[in-house]
Amino acid sequence: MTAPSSLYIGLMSGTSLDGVDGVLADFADVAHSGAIRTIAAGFVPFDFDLRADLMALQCSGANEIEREAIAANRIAHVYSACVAQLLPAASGPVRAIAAHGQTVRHRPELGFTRQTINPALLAELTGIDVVADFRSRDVAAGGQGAPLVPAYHAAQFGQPGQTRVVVNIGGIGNISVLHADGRVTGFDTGPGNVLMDGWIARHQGQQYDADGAWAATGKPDPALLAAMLGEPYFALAAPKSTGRDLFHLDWLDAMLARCTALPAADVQASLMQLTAVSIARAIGTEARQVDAVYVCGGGTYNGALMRALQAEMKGSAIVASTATLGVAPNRVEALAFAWLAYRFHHRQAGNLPAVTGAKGSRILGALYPA
Ligand SMILES: Nc1ncnc2c1ncn2[C@@H]1O[C@H](COP(=O)(O)OP(=O)(O)OP(=O)(O)O)[C@@H](O)[C@H]1O
Ligand SMILES: CC(=O)N[C@H]1[C@@H]2OC[C@@H](O2)[C@@H](O)[C@@H]1O[C@H](C)C(=O)O
Repeated sequence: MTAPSSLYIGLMSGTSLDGVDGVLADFADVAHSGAIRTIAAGFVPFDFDLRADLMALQCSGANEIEREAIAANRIAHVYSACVAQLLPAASGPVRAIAAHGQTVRHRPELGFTRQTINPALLAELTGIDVVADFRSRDVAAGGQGAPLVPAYHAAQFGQPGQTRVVVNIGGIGNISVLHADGRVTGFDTGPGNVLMDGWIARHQGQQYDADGAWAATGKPDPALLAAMLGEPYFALAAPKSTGRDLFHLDWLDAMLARCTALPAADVQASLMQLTAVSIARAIGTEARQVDAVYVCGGGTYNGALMRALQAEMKGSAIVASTATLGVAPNRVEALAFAWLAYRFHHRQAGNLPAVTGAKGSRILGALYPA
């Protein structure tokens, strides 16, 4: 009998709602050396209509069940297009596709989190096993269901004797603190790019602030920054996770209403500062001494934000991208879900109870056979 394939595809569409990132990776050596070989990477953007429909599904509205089901089918088609980008690089059959889906609601306090996708349709379209719904089991065990990437960060980027922090700056920010003694802690820090994206879309019709160029023309406003940092989420003890459910433009508008009118560029600069300060403070609550901070996610490509974060770390730790450790910043999350699908097949736990607050370690995901 031939051994099962060690090739996995990981697909992740995050809170930025920009599209789906995909990787094809080989896990043949992971059990021996921990090494995961990335073979190919892809990206398929969401079209304007799908993005608008997904944005609308972030809050309650009429006929939600039908709208969500239709969006789930459309996402399966976008995911399938991303698989098609990756398959030409595969040397053999792919064992499984890890399909995260699109978070449209995250309410662990109510016992659910919803990642929209139709995994059955994706299995039908690709003829490949699909592993999906990675978060529900952790929530069922009393956890937040997020963040899940700290376990992967620890496996890939941990270095005994060093305290390393991995920061993902996507729509939402999250940290994984890989302590020198082997402990792993982590949580969502709050907004990453989501508010900056929303503000520039409103004022300049752009999807994001390339390199933070617009933010760099403004000045952070101390009163607005203080009002935003007063948001109770920032003071909550971990385990904690958040999303667009809390951090959206209505939240920002409520903060602005408490301040004197500001130039739009100063608001953008304040939002960038909020991301940098909230991440640096979060790191400070977890570790007194940090050797290095490695950043991944789209925020890594925002030079002004990276400089602001380095300044907030007060020079106590170098801030570099995960590319320094061999993984491109825009591939980390998709790889993490491919890794979770690998763990699913090997009946290994995917969550870290110390991070999510679950009652125990759990195997994450559900299988939709080809
Ligand atoms: N060149 C760039 N300059 C500034 N910002 C950028 C650049 N490239 C990407 N970004 C930011 O990164 C975001 C996308 O990041 P990413 O794909 O990591 O988010 P996500 O995976 O959707 O979110 P999450 O990790 O919260 O689920 C964009 O919306 C944008 O704000
Ligand atoms: C519910 C949900 O989709 N959460 C995402 C989101 O995007 C970033 C942050 O908030 C993180 O908690 C999580 O994603 C990553 C991949 C995680 O689970 O680790």
